[in-house]
Amino acid sequence: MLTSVVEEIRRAVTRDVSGSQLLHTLLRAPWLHSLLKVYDCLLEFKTLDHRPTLPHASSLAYQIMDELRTVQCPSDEIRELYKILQSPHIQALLSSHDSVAQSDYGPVLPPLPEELPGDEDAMRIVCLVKNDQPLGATIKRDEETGEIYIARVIHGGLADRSGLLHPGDLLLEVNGNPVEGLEPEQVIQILIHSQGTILFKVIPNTPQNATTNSSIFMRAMIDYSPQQDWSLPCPDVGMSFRKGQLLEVVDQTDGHWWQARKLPITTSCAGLIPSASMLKSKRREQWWSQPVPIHTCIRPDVSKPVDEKSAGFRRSFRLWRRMAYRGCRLSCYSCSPQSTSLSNPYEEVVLYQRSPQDNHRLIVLVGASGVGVNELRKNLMKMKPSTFQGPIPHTTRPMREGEQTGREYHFVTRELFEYMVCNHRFLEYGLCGGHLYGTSSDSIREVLKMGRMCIIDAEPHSLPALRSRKLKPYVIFIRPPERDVLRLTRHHARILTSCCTCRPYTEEDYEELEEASGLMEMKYRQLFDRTVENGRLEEATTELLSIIQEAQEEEQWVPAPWSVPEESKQGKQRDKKIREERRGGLTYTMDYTSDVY
Ligand SMILES: Nc1ncnc2c1ncn2[C@@H]1O[C@H](COP(=O)(O)OP(=O)(O)OP(=O)(O)O)[C@@H](O)[C@H]1O
Repeated sequence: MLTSVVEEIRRAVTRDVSGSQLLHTLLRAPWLHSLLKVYDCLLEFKTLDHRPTLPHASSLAYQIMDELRTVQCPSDEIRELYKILQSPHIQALLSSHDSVAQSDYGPVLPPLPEELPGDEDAMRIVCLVKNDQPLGATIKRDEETGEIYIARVIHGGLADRSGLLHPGDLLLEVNGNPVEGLEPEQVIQILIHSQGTILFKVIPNTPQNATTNSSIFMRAMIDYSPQQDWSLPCPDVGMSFRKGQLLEVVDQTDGHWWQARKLPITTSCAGLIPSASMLKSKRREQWWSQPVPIHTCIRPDVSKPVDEKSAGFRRSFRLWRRMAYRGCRLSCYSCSPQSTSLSNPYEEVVLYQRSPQDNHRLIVLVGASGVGVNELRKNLMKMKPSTFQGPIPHTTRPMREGEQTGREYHFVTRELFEYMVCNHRFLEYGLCGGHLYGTSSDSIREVLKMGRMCIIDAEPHSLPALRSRKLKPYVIFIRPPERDVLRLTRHHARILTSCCTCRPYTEEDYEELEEASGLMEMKYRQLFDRTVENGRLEEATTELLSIIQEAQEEEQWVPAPWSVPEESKQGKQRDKKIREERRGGLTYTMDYTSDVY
C-alpha cells in the first residue's frame, strides 16, 4: 500500500502537479491514517485493533526524500513535500509505526459467532483479553426482572480502556454461557474460570446524557481497608487508604461507591472506595452498636478555668504536658471526639499557591512532650529573628519590672481575659501560678500582618480550632528518631521532673516518648502536612527550614474552603459556619516559654 502511494507521489512530482493536489494525496494516504492511529494508540495505551501492515515506513520515506533531492530545479511543491517528510513529528510518526509494526501484538481474537442478529445496534459482542489485572467492571442483578447488568466500569481498567462496556449494558452471555437466571456470584465464577479471551454478548445501554465526571481531590481523614469491608461490591477492585493520604476521586456517580486513585498517581486504574455518605452511615451504625465507653481521660471544662491542683498544672508547660500524658494519653488518644465523631471522612482539597502579597501561612509544630518541639522552635527564631516570631500571649499576671505590655505579654485584667474566653478569642489558654495565660488568634494575626512568619507549637487537639482560611496553618509533626539516635543525641538533654528539677533522660522516658509519639501520629496524622524526625538538632533544623520555605513558596494542598476569597459572600458564610461549629471546642492547654526559660 505504501509503495503505491510512493509511486503516486513520484508520478505527481514528475508531472509537477500543484502543491495542494500533492498534499491532498499525502493526507489521504491510508498509511498516514494507519500511522496516526498507531500514534494515538500508543499515547492512550489502547488495544490496537488496526494493526499496521506496512513495516519500514521510515526507510520508505527516506527513499522518497532521496528521490526528491535528485530532482533538478525542484518546484515549491517538491520543497514543501520534502519539508513535511523531514519534520520531526512525521519522522516520529514513521518511527513509531515501524516499531509497532515489527512487534507481535497477541493474542489473536477468536472469530465472531456465526449467528449474529441482523440489527447490529441491538447487540454487541465484546471480546476482552484477560491478563493478570481484574476486568475492571462490576455486575448487578435487577431484582424484579432477574437480568444481569454492568453496574460500573472501573476508570482506567481493562473494560474502560476497551471503550466497549458501559454501566447499564445488559449482559446476555459470557463465553457462550447465557447468564439469564444466574446469580451475579455464578457469573463471577464463570469469569474467574475463563482463561485468555472472554466473549461478552451485551445489549448496550441506551445512551444517556453524558455526565461530566470531573475529578475532585480529597484528603482521607480515616484509614480504610477493603479486606475488612464486607459491603464492598467486589473486593478485588477495592482500594485501601490511610489517614492523610491524598485521593483523586474520578467518579462519584454512584452514591455509595466512588472511584479513586491515590496521589501520586502510579496507575491509570482506579479503585473503589466508600462514598462520604456511606462511611458516615457506617460509622453511625458502629457508634450506636458499640458499648458506651467508660471515659477516664481528663477533659477540662472550658466554662471555668482549670484549677491548678486538679489539672496538675505547673509553671512549666513541658511538665504539665508530661503529667497530662502520663495520666490520660492512652484513654485520650483512643476515645477523644475525633475517633468517635461522625464528622467528614474525606476533606476536599485544592492546590493553593500563596501569592507574595498574602500573609505567610502559620507554621505549627506538633509533637509528643520531650521530643524537642520547643528546642526546634527556639532554634528557628534564634537563627532567623527577623523572619520567625511567636505570638505575644495574654496574661492576668501583674507586670514585672522591665516588662512592657505588648512586648513580653499583653497584660490584661481577669475580667477582660474571661470576656475574651467567652468570646472564643483564645486558641489555647490555661492557669499557671494562679494567673491566666492565653494565646489569641489576634496575636497570631498581628505577627502575620507584620509580614513575619508566625511559628507556634500546639497540642494536636488544638489543630481543628487553628485550621482556618485566615491562618492557613501548615502543620509539621516532630517525630523522635530511632532509640540509638535518641540515646546518642539526648546525651546532654534534660527532662523536667514533677519536683521541678531537671534530670537526664532515662530509658523509661525514651519509651514513653516513643509510645506517646506513635499514638499521636496514629490519631492525628490526617492533620499533619509534613513530618520531621528530630535526631541531630542541626539536621532537623535545616530540614525544618527547607520545609517551611516550601510551605510558604510552593503549591500545597489545602482544604477547599481556604481557597475561597475572604471578601466573597460564600467565604463569609463559610467562616460563620466554621465559627459556629467551633463554639465550645476550645482547648485548654498553654505554652509560655518566656516564663519557663
Ligand atoms: N535534636 C536534639 N538533640 C539534642 N537535644 C535535644 C534535641 N531536641 C531537643 N533536645 C533537648 O531535649 C529536651 C526537651 O526538649 P524540648 O523542651 O524542646 O521538648 P518539647 O518537645 O518542647 O517538650 P515539652 O513541650 O514537654 O517541653 C531539652 O533539654 C532540649 O534541649
